[in-house]
Amino acid sequence: MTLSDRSTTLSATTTTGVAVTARELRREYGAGLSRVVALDGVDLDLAAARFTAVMGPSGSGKSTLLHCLAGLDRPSAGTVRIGDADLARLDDRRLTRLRRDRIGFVFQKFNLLPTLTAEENIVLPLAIAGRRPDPEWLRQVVAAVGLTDRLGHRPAELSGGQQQRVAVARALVTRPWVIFADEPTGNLDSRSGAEVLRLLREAVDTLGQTVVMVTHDPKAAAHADRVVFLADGRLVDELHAPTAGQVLDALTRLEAGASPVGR
Ligand SMILES: Nc1ncnc2c1ncn2[C@@H]1O[C@H](COP(=O)(O)OP(=O)(O)OP(=O)(O)O)[C@@H](O)[C@H]1O
Repeated sequence: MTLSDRSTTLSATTTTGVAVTARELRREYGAGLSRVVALDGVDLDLAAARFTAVMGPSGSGKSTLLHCLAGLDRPSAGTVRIGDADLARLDDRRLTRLRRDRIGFVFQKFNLLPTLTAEENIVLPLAIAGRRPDPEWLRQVVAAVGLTDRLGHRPAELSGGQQQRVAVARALVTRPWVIFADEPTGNLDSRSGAEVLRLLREAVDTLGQTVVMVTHDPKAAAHADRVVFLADGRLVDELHAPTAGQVLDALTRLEAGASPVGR
């Protein structure tokens, strides 16, 4: 069972084909001597219905970028647009509603509620929004992530890979404009990780889902259509449809402090 029999295409406003836009994005933490510039003027357009990976050395600003793009953190300066929403113009209540209704999240640590069953976790975003699940869509999502016979289990009764598949189903169930994934395979063995990446890839290919993923793993990034590289809070390189080897080469150059060459 796949998601491919679903004809609806998901995305933010796509007349431009762009789902998320960042302009002159800055995020500073602290002040004075302890000031850290985590993002130092990032301009980025993320295409709708594409899978984008964000990579870079430790501390380069990947998580900060993801959090600012997803409305989990407010930038110090600059703008983020998701579809036709300018996040800076939304007060906290509207921003919370946009995150709840329009954005799906997958985190490294799964972030499932331990007292709820797999099914209750999957439909939680809808329940919070006071929306009823579309039974047919729910059935397809659950089947696609391979959890049909695990719906009554609580997270502690599921493997890490199964828990992350619950989290992917929870992200898909609202048909969000964008799914943001922060190290979604970071806590998984390679087989479970590959399964989660396959699911995200399938959501992009068959639903037109937009996915943005932070990862340290070149093999994970090679599932993406585009990989953007950060160093010291700036975008410094990118690859399209890369192999894991090309991603590793680019990352190695960055970690060695070299500028990109050869493409
Ligand atoms: N809440 C915070 N307060 C102060 N500094 C912060 C805070 N969050 C992040 N930073 C700093 O901002 C910079 C970017 O951090 P960020 O977590 O975005 O990097 P990253 O590329 O995701 O790192 P990693 O790969 O190690 O997870 C780092 O120097 C970090 O120490």
